Amino acid sequence: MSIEIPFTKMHGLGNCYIYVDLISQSIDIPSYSDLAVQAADEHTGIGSDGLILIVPSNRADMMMRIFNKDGSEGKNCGNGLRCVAKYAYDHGLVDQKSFKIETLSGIVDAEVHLKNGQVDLVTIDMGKPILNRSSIPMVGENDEKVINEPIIYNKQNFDMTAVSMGNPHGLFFVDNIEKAPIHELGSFLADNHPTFPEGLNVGFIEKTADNDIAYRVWERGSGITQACGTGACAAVVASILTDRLPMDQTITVHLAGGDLYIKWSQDSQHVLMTGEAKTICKGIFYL
Ligand SMILES: N[C@H](CCC[C@H](N)C(=O)O)C(=O)O
Repeated sequence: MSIEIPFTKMHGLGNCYIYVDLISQSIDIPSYSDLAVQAADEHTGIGSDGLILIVPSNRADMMMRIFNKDGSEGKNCGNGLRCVAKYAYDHGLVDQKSFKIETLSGIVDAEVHLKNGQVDLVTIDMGKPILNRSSIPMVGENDEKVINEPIIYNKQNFDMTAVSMGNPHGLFFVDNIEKAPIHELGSFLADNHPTFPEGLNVGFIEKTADNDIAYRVWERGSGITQACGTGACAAVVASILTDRLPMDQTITVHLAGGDLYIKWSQDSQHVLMTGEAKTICKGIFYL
């Protein structure tokens, strides 16, 4: 007997997930990881970059749990947080435009911005980036920041800067984003490299103007996606750490699926991310 699972498919700049609301409904799902793999399959499932569950929290208005396409559980998801915020407002899970969402890496502040009464853009305060090596986590001697550290691939050195937004990101600066070695370095580093015990989201950055960067990503557990919200935040932090961008300025991050607006605040040290969140469709998934 199959289990009927009502879902909403949403995306943030093309980074799409299957959202299951476990606040408004109670469903006995044997394995969230297995559901993520089955639902994400574009041939035998719905097709997505993974699964996001909206579950009760006793520390915030709700909790977001995110599972990648391979069933691994992520600790944060920027595009997912914006979509959870839109879903929560649209479905009356909250009665304010500002509220709190718990993730496995902490609690964030969310604010939805309305246009003609509908959620248009969403701002998430992503908190402080985590920069010391052991907290990325990344294997190595010192527990300092990881800035322009050479990664050897195919006998070549690639300088990497590491930033955690609650999930691990390795960032590489390139002169031409369209020629970035995404497949080579992404598949080499993302899911089972000994230097990164929890895997790595692998991002590439090209500075395109004073307060603009282009960013592409190979995500841990999902491969190349159209956008990565935590990755875009990490890309702005890495660009500031390497003196390519200024703090306290709103940076436009051009991703394959569209633009995010991100600022790393000097005073609070928090990273603020603003961008779209869209509903694609609703349905019933038969597990
Ligand atoms: N693959 C990521 C989770 C999804 C992050 C990304 N989709 C975002 O919008 O931040 C990880 O395992 O850390």
